Amino acid sequence: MSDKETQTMAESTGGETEDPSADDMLVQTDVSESVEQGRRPPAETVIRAEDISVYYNDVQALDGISMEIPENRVTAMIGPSGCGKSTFLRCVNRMNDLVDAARVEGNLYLRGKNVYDDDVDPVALRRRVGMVFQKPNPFPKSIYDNVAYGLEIQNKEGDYDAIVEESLKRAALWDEVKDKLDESGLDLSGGQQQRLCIARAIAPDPEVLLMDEPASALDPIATSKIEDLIADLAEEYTVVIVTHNMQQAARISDKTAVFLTGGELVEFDDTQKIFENPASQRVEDYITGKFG
Ligand SMILES: Nc1ncnc2c1ncn2[C@@H]1O[C@H](COP(=O)(O)OP(=O)(O)OP(=O)(O)O)[C@@H](O)[C@H]1O
Repeated sequence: MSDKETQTMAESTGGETEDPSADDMLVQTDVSESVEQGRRPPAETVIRAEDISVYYNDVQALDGISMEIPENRVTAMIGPSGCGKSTFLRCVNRMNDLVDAARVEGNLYLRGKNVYDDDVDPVALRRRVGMVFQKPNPFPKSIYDNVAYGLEIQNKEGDYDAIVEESLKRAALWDEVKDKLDESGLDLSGGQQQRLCIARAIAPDPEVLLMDEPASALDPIATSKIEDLIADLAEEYTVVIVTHNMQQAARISDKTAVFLTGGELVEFDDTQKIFENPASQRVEDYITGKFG
């Protein structure tokens, strides 16, 4: 995908805010459903952020973020509106390069290679780091072409029919669309469109999947399908998800990063630990709804 198209997709994300307090009351009850925490052996680090700061002109959005994101796990980024969650996500695939006002300091390693090194091609990087946005944004093309698109522009070789089928299966959409692959992706429901966008993102077989509030525009049933899907996707990919919804973070993530105002990463730990026994009083206050 060209930078311009990537930017257009980025711009379609909108800026919805939600009342986090509504989620807070249920966080404590839902954390017990969290996925397999602590039961699997430690995972390799895929992404390592080292003292990442981001400024938009003179305004600092992230303040010295360091963290290690494990392979084949779901890592959630939570925190109040404007604390820099999306900005961090956009550091991983250098989408902030597309924002004139943005300046990134620090290092961010993908499998040991600093993605901000001069010899890294951001377009090639984005092949390895797929992204799904808040608002489903299928192209005005057929279902098949939406999924095949990422392969075509990357000149990927292979059996497109098989890759499209496999991607739609992995995105849990195949059964619903297999008989209408030539119909427009825009005619699908919102939840189906988002799964189509997930299929499109995974078709080129990225290593990392970034998801910026992928379910916030969807109804509860569609949201639940996406949540189930995210857990499955983590078997193949390293998933990093921004969410306003603390229950969702508690349900689907292995690791949680809590950002607070000023672009500070206050705590990063196993999700269960964050929700049941956070080390920081500020994190406890946030997740119990004392502020947000
Ligand atoms: N393109 C931009 N130009 C200028 N400032 C920006 C830009 N994008 C984000 N910011 C600012 O950077 C800060 C962090 O924004 P960011 O979108 O990363 O936060 P967030 O935690 O993801 O917020 P939300 O939960 O509301 O999506 C905010 O103060 C925001 O206004």
